[in-house]
Amino acid sequence: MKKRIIFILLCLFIALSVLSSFSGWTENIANSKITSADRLLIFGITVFLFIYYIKLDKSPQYAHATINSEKKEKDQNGNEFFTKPKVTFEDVAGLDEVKEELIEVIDFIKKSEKYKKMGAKIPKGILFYGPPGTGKTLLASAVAGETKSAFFSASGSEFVEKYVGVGAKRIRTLFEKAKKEAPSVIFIDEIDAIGAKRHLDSNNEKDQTLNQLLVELDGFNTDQTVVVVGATNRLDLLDEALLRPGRFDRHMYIGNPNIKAREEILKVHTKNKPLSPDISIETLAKKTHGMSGAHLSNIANEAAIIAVRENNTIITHRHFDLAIERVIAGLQVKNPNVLLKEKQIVSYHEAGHALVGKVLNTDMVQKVSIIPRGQALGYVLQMPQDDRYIMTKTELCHKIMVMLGGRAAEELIFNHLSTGAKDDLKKVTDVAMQMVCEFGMSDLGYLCQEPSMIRTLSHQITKEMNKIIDQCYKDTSKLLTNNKVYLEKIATSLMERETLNYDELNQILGDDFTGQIKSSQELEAV
Ligand SMILES: Nc1ncnc2c1ncn2[C@@H]1O[C@H](COP(=O)(O)OP(=O)(O)OP(=O)(O)O)[C@@H](O)[C@H]1O
Ligand SMILES: [Zn+2]
Repeated sequence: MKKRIIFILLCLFIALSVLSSFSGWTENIANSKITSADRLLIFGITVFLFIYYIKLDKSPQYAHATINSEKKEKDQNGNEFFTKPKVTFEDVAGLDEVKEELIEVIDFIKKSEKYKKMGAKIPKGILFYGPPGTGKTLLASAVAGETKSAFFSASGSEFVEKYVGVGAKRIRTLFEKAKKEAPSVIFIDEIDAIGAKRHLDSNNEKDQTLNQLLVELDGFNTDQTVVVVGATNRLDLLDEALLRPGRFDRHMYIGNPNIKAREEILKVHTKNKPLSPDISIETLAKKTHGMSGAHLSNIANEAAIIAVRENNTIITHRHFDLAIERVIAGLQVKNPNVLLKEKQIVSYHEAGHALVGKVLNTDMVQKVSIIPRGQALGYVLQMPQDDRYIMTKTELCHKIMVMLGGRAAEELIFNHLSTGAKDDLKKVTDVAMQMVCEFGMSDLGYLCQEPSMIRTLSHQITKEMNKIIDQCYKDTSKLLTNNKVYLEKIATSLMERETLNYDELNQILGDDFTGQIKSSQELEAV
């Protein structure tokens, strides 16, 4: 665009220069006198425009890519490419076993001479794998922080390029810089973006990038103290070549924190926050089962924001409860436009989930609400009281029944099926699929079905999954029919109050609640 404007101006001034040199013509056309100073000015501007245009033409990308080229220049010449993190292991809560393993690597970086003398090679490739938000990036930067090394952080997707060779060149540059700044730690997040199994996704550019990474990993000599840390959520996707000894050969699983680790993470993230004295971090850790470190840091931050919004100077338990709800269920929709009829359906749907949860006593029902949050029109907050690592078939069936409670309640009361159970059904399908394909809990036997086998066995698998879900649905409907009076009570209260907490729910159900309903064992016997 800029180039075109300059070109038009240039043409105009060339024309003016030509015309002005024939002063007789211009005087006739413009009816004005042109002095030699004017002529000089026009000529000067023309020359300027000409030079400017030539310069523009020599760098055709420049006008479009100023921001990019500036950034790249900084990357190549300046020190923007790496940081010297101040994070240490003290900032990483929990993950004790992983930290213990990393201490050896840290020692190697700090006292590399000692190891070199013994002819020991630096453990160069470490692979962190596990669910998102569990502290993989944090750990890698803590390794750099502990050893005062330069920290080069990149994401695998940054190396995925359309043009063959570009990704490979970036890898080369990254390693060159890291070697120059040694001791250094290179962290490549989402390494599966470049390191995926080659036969899965054959792409010339990706293959070249991965090959370059392999070359770089093999190319270190013992003099260079460079540690490469890769992170992925999907270890199973990575190419074998990447995992071979001498490359990423140390695999460390970074999972979601258990109750003790959650407590420690919450302590780290509330360290500098004014907490009300009645806050029990232990209780908060109990309430946040299944959450990652990123969730917990988010909750601590949300609680502080809510407290500020309410003009409080300290953060209370209530603020944390609101923050947990927000992180779990999404943003509360203000003044939702829900029709009365829909409100009724949602009330019975949520009451169905809550009641089945209460009867089967799966996890503690902490709250049930019909206030829309995010995409959901209502929700039930259920929290396990302890960390669970093993579940029985009966417990999994109960979990499915709680998820089917909403749909079954709707059918029981309104005798119709609605779209409101979409997410529930998806979750139910996932659990049933795991029961059949991974846990050997169906008539298909104990064989663990690989994804490739699922295609050939899909008919039988679907049949077994249906058998499980149908039986659970029948049990759920029976349970709700037997306890319809309680279902009505909860739904009516929800219509009035919109949200019921643990105590309110117990109050509505009354003391005779456990006496009148059929227990899970009785149900199984039916
Ligand atoms: N163990 C932990 N101790 C303290 N804070 C943590 C911990 N785990 C996660 N966090 C918090 O969560 C944030 C996100 O963690 P991080 O980016 O390291 O996760 P990640 O595993 O790399 O995630 P992803 O796989 O999505 O890249 C951190 O900045 C930190 O605030
Ligand atoms: Zn539901």
